[in-house]
Amino acid sequence: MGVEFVDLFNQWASSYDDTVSGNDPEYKEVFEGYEDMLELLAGLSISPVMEFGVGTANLTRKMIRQNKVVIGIEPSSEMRRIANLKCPEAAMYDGDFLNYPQLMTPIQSIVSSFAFHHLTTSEKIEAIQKFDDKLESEGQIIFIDTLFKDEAHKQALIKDAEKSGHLNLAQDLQEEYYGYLDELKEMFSNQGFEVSFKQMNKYAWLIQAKKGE
Ligand SMILES: C[S@@+](CC[C@H](N)C(=O)[O-])C[C@H]1O[C@@H](n2cnc3c(N)ncnc32)[C@H](O)[C@@H]1O
Repeated sequence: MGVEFVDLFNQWASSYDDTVSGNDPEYKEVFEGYEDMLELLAGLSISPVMEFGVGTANLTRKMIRQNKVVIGIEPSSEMRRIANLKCPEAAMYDGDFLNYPQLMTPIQSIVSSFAFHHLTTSEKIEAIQKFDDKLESEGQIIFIDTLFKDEAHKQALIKDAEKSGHLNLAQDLQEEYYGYLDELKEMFSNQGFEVSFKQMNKYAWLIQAKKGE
């Protein structure tokens, strides 16, 4: 469930860090300011943190350097292998947004970068319900991900990508489950979270959802 992209991530793992550092022209704008965005997210997180879709542990490492306890969840074995090499201090587990080991650690922050869009709408709703159960009172969900302001914005971004010859990106924007701002706002609000959004680059947004007392 929600892990249909894992084969792709196993293959992408060895060159993933090249892509996020801007070396892939198709995805340069998607990852524009990547390190700064992750640094901001890391700084907002409160320990102990649970991180989903850790990839090659770029965000994980930043939180560990801030002396935070991080429990990482990642479904791709190749991504996990690299993450363990780059960040042996974090506890990494096989799992995904919906299925993961139930640990006793009280979680203050649930974080994720560039991964929540792998879930369909109903899976996102289910994941948010589970996060609510998992988080301590006043805990926070803090995500960075591509999202669309609305349908017109989605179509404009797809057209833009096509015009630039970025056909893989255009296909991703069409086929992956990037959320719409209002839809995500409703999902978090319905679960009782106070949510805010901040645009970080042409594609990526910071999503902060705070649980009540
Ligand atoms: C674009 S990468 C982002 C990696 C890292 N968080 C970063 O910011 O560079 C997406 C990651 O999400 C993982 N992923 C895919 N489906 C997932 C799911 N259903 N639950 C959790 N993680 C998932 C992938 O294996 C991959 O490591």
